[in-house]
Amino acid sequence: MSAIVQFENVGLRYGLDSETLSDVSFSLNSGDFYFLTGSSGAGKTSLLKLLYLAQRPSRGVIRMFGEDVVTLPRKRLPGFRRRIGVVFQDFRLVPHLSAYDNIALPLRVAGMDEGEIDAPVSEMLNWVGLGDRGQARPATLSGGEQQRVAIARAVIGRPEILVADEPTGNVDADMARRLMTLFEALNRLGTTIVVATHDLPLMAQVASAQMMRLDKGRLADPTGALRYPPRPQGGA
Ligand SMILES: Nc1ncnc2c1ncn2[C@@H]1O[C@H](COP(=O)(O)OP(=O)(O)OP(=O)(O)O)[C@@H](O)[C@H]1O
Repeated sequence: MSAIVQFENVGLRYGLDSETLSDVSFSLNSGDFYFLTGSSGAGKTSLLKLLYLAQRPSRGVIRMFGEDVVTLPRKRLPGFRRRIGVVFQDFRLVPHLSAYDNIALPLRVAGMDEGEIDAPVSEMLNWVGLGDRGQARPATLSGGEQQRVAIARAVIGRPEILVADEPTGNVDADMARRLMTLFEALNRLGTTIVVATHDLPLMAQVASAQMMRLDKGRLADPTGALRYPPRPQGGA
């Protein structure tokens, strides 16, 4: 197993505030499935932003795909971001595009032939239960429907890493289970997945998943012990 993501003593500070994330160290192997938990304000969204390269840390080292992404030249960021699928907490669908065209976006950006786009997009629309809403604009969809479009868009290109922030917060329990089945299928194809959620029954559904917990910006395991890989000087 090779590490696809490595965080070493990462800290994040917004402005002059105290650190939102402190001494965060972990690595993700290719094909890992992690749930990220922690109380409101613990720093989950902030950690995910580092993972999908929307934010640079204030200190520490982050390596992704074998490269240091903290010092990566700006012009190389889009290439890295294309390898990461993101389900944003607030969906961020393109308002003037239909559900169909939002989902097709990553395939078009990747340069897929138009003739090859329809089958996977239609299949994905059906999977998320929106087979008859493909031409609807986001503003005419319910919150749960928008969330399903956002998930479909994030997974359709089979990203190497999928980062999802409360991806089932707006759907009912049956749909949440169905969406997790979709994530598990993607994970079996090799995608590394990190899902931030408060939903314990959802976590219990994915037998292969592991858990990371943030407590006031520090990573802890479910028993409360700090969950660091061994530090270079050994120690505990
Ligand atoms: N852009 C920002 N500027 C300043 N402070 C921020 C910013 N984003 C987040 N914070 C602060 O960082 C802390 C952690 O926020 P974050 O959204 O990462 O937590 P969270 O665990 O995802 O919370 P929730 O479960 O409520 O979504 C909060 O105190 C928040 O106010």
